Amino acid sequence: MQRACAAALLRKGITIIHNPGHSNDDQAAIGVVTALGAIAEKQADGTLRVTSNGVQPVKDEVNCGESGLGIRMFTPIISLADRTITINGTGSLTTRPMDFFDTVLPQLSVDIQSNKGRLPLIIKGPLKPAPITVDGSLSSQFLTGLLMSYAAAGASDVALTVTDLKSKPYIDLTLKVMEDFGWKVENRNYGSFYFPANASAPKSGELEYTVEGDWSGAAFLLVAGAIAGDITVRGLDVFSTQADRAVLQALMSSGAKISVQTDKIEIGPARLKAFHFNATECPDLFPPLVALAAYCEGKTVIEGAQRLTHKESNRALTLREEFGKLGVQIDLQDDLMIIHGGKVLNGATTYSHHDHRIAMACAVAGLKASSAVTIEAADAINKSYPDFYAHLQQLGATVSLQ
Ligand SMILES: O=C(O)C1=C[C@@H](OP(=O)(O)O)[C@@H](O)[C@H](O)C1
Ligand SMILES: C=C(OP(=O)(O)O)C(=O)O
Repeated sequence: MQRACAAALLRKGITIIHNPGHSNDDQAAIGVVTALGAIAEKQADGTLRVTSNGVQPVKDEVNCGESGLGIRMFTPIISLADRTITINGTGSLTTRPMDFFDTVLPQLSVDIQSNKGRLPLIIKGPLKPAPITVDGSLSSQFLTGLLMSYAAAGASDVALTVTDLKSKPYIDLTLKVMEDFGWKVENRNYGSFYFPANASAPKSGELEYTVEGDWSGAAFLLVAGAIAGDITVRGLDVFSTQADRAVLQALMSSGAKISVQTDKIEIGPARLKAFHFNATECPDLFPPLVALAAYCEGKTVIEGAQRLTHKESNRALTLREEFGKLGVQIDLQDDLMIIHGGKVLNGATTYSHHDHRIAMACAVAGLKASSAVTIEAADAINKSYPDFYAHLQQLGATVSLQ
């Protein structure tokens, strides 16, 4: 949804976005494109109609809410404008690292002033695409922004080189959205991205785009099904490029009873056993998979724990702390997270640390705990999945919101 908003801003014309999200991150993206000159109107049929003539800011300050993707994708896009703009955010975003931009944007003719690598950022473009090398090891989100801004700036016969890229499927998703909107970029084995000479700009006029169902949110429902099902989840594209589709592999390795069809996934409990999974490329799966592993007999090992340090919370530590309250031992050894599963979970009062995925993981873990699980700062879910508790209730869970 956030990528679709950015692409609809960059493309000149009208874009009708079907199945638009309404989470806080989605609303922040709509706010950003509006500040950058697009008109975004919710239609009676539920679609979002975006009318844009490219990046033409109508404000001097843009707020990305709490979205890491939002700020890292939109900063290079905002840099396309020939105007000084302050970029800000809220909550955990104010402490997440943005120093990538301090080193990269000046190489693209953009002036930047940051608060020692944190927000706010004050930038002045216009960005000029150049054949530079960037570090992809902290986050793929910066590259998503550069790819979109290079394309919109008409990059021609230029390669953007990336070292040690992580979260690669998120770049596949970016390239897929760009292709759907009419921009061509050649992915050279995730080491460089080539913008061909004389590539045609996207066609103007009206374009219809449908936002896929979100595998990252759905992963919690699927795990809920494996722990306490049987349930059916619809609305997911089983051929999606989304990183978190990989939750299916982990569920299968755990022995969950699962049937994957093109229009629905049916999932229910079975004897769950510990599994091994590498989440380096899909770090958002850690929280739901920890909830799953808590119910799996034996020691589950998940690789990629170091990817979690700079998320909405330091997620390896927050998972260990909050699942500890439920009686689940988690060990952290370098890049490995080891979850000792299979014992009955006890009820307890947990704390989301204002991290949406920690709140959802605790809620799912509570489904078969010996007594109620309370989640403090439970409204964190609004960042990505405001209907999450309603969906759990719809599936039969008792959820009371205070
Ligand atoms: O591009 C995206 O939409 C995202 C990329 C991932 O971040 P990193 O690339 O920082 O791992 C993911 O964890 C984040 O929730 C969303
Ligand atoms: C949506 C998420 O993150 P970000 O703020 O990095 O976009 C997430 O980590 O689940």
